[in-house]
Amino acid sequence: MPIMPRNEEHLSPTTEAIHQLLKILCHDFTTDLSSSLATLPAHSSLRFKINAEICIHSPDTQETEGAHGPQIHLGSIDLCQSELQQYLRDQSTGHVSTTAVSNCVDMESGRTSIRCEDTVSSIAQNQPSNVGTSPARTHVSEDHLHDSGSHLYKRRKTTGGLRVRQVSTVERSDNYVTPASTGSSTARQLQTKSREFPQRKKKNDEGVHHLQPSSIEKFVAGVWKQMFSSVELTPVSLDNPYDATIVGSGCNIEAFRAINSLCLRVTRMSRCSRALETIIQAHWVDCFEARVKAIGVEQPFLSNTETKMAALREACTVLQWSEKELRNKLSIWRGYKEIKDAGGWASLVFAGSGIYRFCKYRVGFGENLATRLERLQPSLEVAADTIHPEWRRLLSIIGQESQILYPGHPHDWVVCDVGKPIPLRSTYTQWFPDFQFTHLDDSVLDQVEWGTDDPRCMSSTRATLCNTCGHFQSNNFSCNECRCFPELYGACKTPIPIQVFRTPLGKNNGLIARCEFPRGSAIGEFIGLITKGMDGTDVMQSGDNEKRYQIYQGKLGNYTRFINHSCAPNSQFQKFCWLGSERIILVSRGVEAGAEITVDYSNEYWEGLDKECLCGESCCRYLKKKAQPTAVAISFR
Ligand SMILES: C[S@@+](CC[C@H](N)C(=O)[O-])C[C@H]1O[C@@H](n2cnc3c(N)ncnc32)[C@H](O)[C@@H]1O
Repeated sequence: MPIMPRNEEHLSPTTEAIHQLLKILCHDFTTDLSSSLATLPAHSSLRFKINAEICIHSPDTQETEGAHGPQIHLGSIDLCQSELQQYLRDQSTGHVSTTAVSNCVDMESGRTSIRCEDTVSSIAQNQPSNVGTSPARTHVSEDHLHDSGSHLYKRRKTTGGLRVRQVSTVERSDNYVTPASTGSSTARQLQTKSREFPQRKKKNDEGVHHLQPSSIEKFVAGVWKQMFSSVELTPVSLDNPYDATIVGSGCNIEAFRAINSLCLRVTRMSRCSRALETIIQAHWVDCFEARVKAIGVEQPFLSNTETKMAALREACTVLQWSEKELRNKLSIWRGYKEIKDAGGWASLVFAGSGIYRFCKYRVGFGENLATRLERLQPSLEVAADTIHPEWRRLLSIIGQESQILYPGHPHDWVVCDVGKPIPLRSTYTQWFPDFQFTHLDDSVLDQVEWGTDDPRCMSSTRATLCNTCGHFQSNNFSCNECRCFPELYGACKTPIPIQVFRTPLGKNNGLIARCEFPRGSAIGEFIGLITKGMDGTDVMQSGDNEKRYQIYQGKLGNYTRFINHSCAPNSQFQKFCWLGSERIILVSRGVEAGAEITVDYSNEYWEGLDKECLCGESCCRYLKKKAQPTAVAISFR
């Protein structure tokens, strides 16, 4: 919103102060910038940061001096384009290149712009910056900087935690790290895009008809969702009852915390009871059918219907329901049993609350459901055993407790479309007989190469303002205001819904999405050994000209190690800064549940690989290479 008052004569003191502040911000500092830049050598990653500082004003002088207060980061401009740098240098020497001007104006959506983060607009509106909302940025375009009388502040529309920039091919090639620029020619290097986040899809649904997921899809999605949630299946008691007296007249923070923790306990309790209820009811159907058979043997003169009615009557005397009521319930409980028979107990334990409606209306029930669940059963058990090892204990209530089949880490098992899951290590022993993979939650520093100097640290201080949204970052999620990638940083974490799977096309293992990853959401951080100087092996190359580093994942890291290439990928690697440390994030471009997650490894990677691409896309760029007997040639140190 424009906030420069037009009529300067009737300004309130507050508005006048704001007006002064804006005038300072409108100052044309291109001359200062140009001459400063002229003293520096050309560099591919220069950035002009605009900070403001609150100083303690001495009453004796007009100038500020003495103690310095906190700094506010107002924004920054990328000077990484060589044309822009040249243009500014030319300015300081009085030489103006018209091509450079047009280039630099064209670079970002038609304009090169300076970002003034929320801080500015918040000060201007005399209100605190948005906490907990999506970041909004005010952009001041370069041509407006030369025109201090114009309305300067245009708020860009934001669609979520991330804002995508249109990046020109010139900028993109600067951000890409090529083997030549790193001095290494043989390492096969994965690439990141440094600031080009995939934009969340705009919703424009008017008049558009979408196919809705079928009830089977919804049911299966609900099971996976619960599986990868923080659901607790050990019965919770309410020993520590809620102290209603602390609420007082209003809901202060303590009272609010108390009701939140009560709510959490009750929700956990009810989820656990819901799981128990469905498994007991499915088991009841098994027992009922066995009882019908037994009555048939005891009283062979009864018809089938009569034996069933006899068993129902026996049940009703204990349950204290009418026969009609029990028959109605029985039809739903039969649904639970069918799901259990096809998908195993895990599919029932982790079914969401939608299971009741699904079994009541039975839309999509039948062979399709049974085939689908039978194929999913082993994958569901891998997730249940590794993420919720306590789940099988629930079955002891109905005498069905069993041993954990898939112990260990969720990614120690490779799930298959047909057949049982196989141990991860066995999928590599043909190349590496003693293969072991160490699962890491955080990258580890190769101290032989780096000592204690983590090359990912972008400054000596742990910067706490997000480079992307400008909001405050903290590992303590009650203080964190940065809403970029909450799946990974500064929020409650739940397991990421992916599994390592056996690819059908000969690429060995790959990553399968168990739930949808909307465009722009994080799938994971690229975790591994932070090292340097590795050759002839797969590494992620990162850092800048001053500090190049590699992330090696061959035998240690996380699931991003298993992501395959596609010439039409559904995700990409992206740089992001968390608490002053550079991270590489796998960001979704829109991944559907059940799809293989893929990235584009880049030309640089494929140049170092004597192999044919098996992505199977019609636009495949690496098909013509010499085919190998097997697609897997992963080399490790
Ligand atoms: C980082 S690993 C990915 C996981 C790998 N599939 C595995 O089972 O360990 C990279 C290797 O996977 C294989 N790969 C990945 N994408 C491929 C593709 N589109 N076509 C053929 N092989 C591929 C290649 O052998 C490549 O060197």
